[in-house]
Amino acid sequence: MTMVLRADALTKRYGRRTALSECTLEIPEGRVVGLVGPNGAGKSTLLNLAVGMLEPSAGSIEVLGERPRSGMAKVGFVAQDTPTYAGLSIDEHLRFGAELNPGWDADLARDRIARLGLDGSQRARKLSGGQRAQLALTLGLAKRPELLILDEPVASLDPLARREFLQDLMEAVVEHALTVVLSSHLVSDLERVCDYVVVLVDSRVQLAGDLDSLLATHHRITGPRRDEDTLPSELHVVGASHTDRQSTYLVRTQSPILDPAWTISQLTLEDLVLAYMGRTSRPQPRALEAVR
Ligand SMILES: Nc1ncnc2c1ncn2[C@@H]1O[C@H](COP(=O)(O)OP(=O)(O)OP(=O)(O)O)[C@@H](O)[C@H]1O
Repeated sequence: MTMVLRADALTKRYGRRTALSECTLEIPEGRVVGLVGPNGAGKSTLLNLAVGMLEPSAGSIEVLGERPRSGMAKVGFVAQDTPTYAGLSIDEHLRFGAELNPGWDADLARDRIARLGLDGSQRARKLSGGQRAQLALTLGLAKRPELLILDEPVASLDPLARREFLQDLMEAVVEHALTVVLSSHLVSDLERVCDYVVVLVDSRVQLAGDLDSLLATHHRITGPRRDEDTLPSELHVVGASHTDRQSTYLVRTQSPILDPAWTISQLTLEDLVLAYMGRTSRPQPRALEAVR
C-alpha cells in the first residue's frame, strides 16, 4: 500500500506550548481522510506541517515521499482562513492559478465558478466569507493535486453549498485518484465522504484507521452493572457509563462478543469520535496498533 503521508514521532512546539506531540501516522493513497478533534487539539498544526508551512520541533514527516515544502506542485492546500487576495478579481485568481500550477485544469475552474453563480470580475474583498471559501476551494481542486489538504473547508458554507462541495470532492477523488485530508467539526459531513479517520485530542493521535474497520471493531455493549476490571481482557474499554443496575461500555475488540448478558449496538462515526474525544488519557498502544 502506498502511503501519501508518513509522520514519525512528529512534534511541534510553540514556545513552551506543545501543539502536536509524538504523532505517528500513516495515510494511504486514494483515501478521503477526516481529521477530527476538539478546538486546539493540533489539527491545523498537523496540516501546516504536512504542507511545509511549519517546521517540526522533533520527529519527521514525509508527504508523497518527500519532506514537505511550501508550494509543492502535487499538494493542494486550503488553509482555515481560506486565503485569497482581496484586491484581485476571481478571474485574476484563476489566471494566477494557471500561471503557477503546471497541472492547472482551467475548464474545471471556469465551470465551477460559473456553477456557483459567481461573477469573475468581482474582487475577492467583495465576496462573502462562503464565496471566498468557494474560490479558495476551486483553486485547490483546479490545481489537480495528488494530495489535497483542506483545513475546515466547509465551515462557512451553507448546507446546500456544503453538500455540493463534498460531491465535487468525491468526483475528483474517483476521477483523478486524489487523496484528500480534511479537518472538520462537522462529523455528519465527514461520515458522508470519509473512508479513513484520524482523531486528535490534546495534541496526540488517539485513533487512526480505515472507517469500516473501526466501525467493525468498536461496539456499544449494555448489560447488568459490571466493573471494568471484570471484563474479558480482549475487550478494550474506550468509554463507560453506569447506572445503579446497568453498565454501558464502548469497547474495541477483534473478537466476537458472545456473552448473552450484553446487548450490542453498532456505532456511528459520531459515536466513535465523541468516545475518543472524551478520553483524556494517552492512547494505549494496543488501541492504535489494532486499527491501523
Ligand atoms: N502560532 C501559534 N503560536 C502559539 N501557539 C499556537 C500557535 N498556533 C497554534 N497554537 C496552539 O497550538 C495548539 C493547537 O492549535 P491548532 O490550531 O493546531 O488546533 P486545532 O485543532 O486546529 O484547533 P481548531 O479546531 O480550534 O481550529 C493550541 O493550543 C493553540 O493555542
